[in-house]
Amino acid sequence: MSSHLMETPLITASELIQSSIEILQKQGQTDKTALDSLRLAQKVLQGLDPYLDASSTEGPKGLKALIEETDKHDYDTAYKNKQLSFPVSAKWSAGAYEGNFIAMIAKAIKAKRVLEVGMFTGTTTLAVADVLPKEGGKIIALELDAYLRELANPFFERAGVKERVDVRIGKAMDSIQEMIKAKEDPFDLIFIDADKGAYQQYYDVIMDNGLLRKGGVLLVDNVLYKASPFVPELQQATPEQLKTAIQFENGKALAAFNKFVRQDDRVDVTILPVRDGVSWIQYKG
Ligand SMILES: C[S@@+](CC[C@H](N)C(=O)[O-])C[C@H]1O[C@@H](n2cnc3c(N)ncnc32)[C@H](O)[C@@H]1O
Repeated sequence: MSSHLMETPLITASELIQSSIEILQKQGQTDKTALDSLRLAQKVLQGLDPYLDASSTEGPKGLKALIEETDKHDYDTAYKNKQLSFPVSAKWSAGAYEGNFIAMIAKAIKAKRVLEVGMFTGTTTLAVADVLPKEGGKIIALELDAYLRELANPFFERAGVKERVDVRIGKAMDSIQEMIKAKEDPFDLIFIDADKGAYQQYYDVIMDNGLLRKGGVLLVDNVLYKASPFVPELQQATPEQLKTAIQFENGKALAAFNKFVRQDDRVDVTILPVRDGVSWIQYKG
């Protein structure tokens, strides 16, 4: 997905600056130096992600077509027909930049077994599957709605990765419990990117049941949720200040989650300011 669709701390800051420019202009303020500085600051904030996209690997064969479909797909009709559980937005996709970033980590740690919690249209799934070994490589992707698996499957097939992708439909927590019951092998890499309010539960069930192998990597998306975990005042922002509504419950849950992981002796953690924030959590040992 193209970066203009993303919602990130940078976009939050950019919207606040835009709002200031509009207020100053309405008041007839004409201080060119001040307005030019604000516009430059906005260019910095808006320009970074497109620059990162343009300067980074495009990804495997077939990813572009899936991203184009993700961007233009008619999710509203599927939601009206009850094929989707939520009103879905193309913004949910991690896009090429982040998908490739995760795939490069999978490749660097020579991951064979990968778990993705929350697949959406499968752009990250496809990018990761592409770098997994042909012998024994597997990404298990958990997703609520079968509709999304049907959307993604032809693209997995065309990209030549279908045999390395196993999409399991239903509540992610139920699928995880089934894996534990079936004593499935632990994962080398896990990417959590589903319902933000349940991150702590996913983390606990993964870490307490040996789903991540020792030395394995857990990546968690949206840990800087539009800046709300570290700028609680955003809860009070008006629609004029911020065009994008921030679900503050998610911000609070992620602030608590980040704090918890930081003090968990079982892991090392670094939060990377990639898009909406990605935690790189490494299981010690
Ligand atoms: C942000 S999107 C995932 C994006 C995807 N990982 C990517 O890299 O493009 C979150 C997905 O999680 C799914 N989801 C939300 N709650 C879920 C749950 N309880 N169980 C399984 N999937 C869930 C949603 O349907 C949605 O497709």
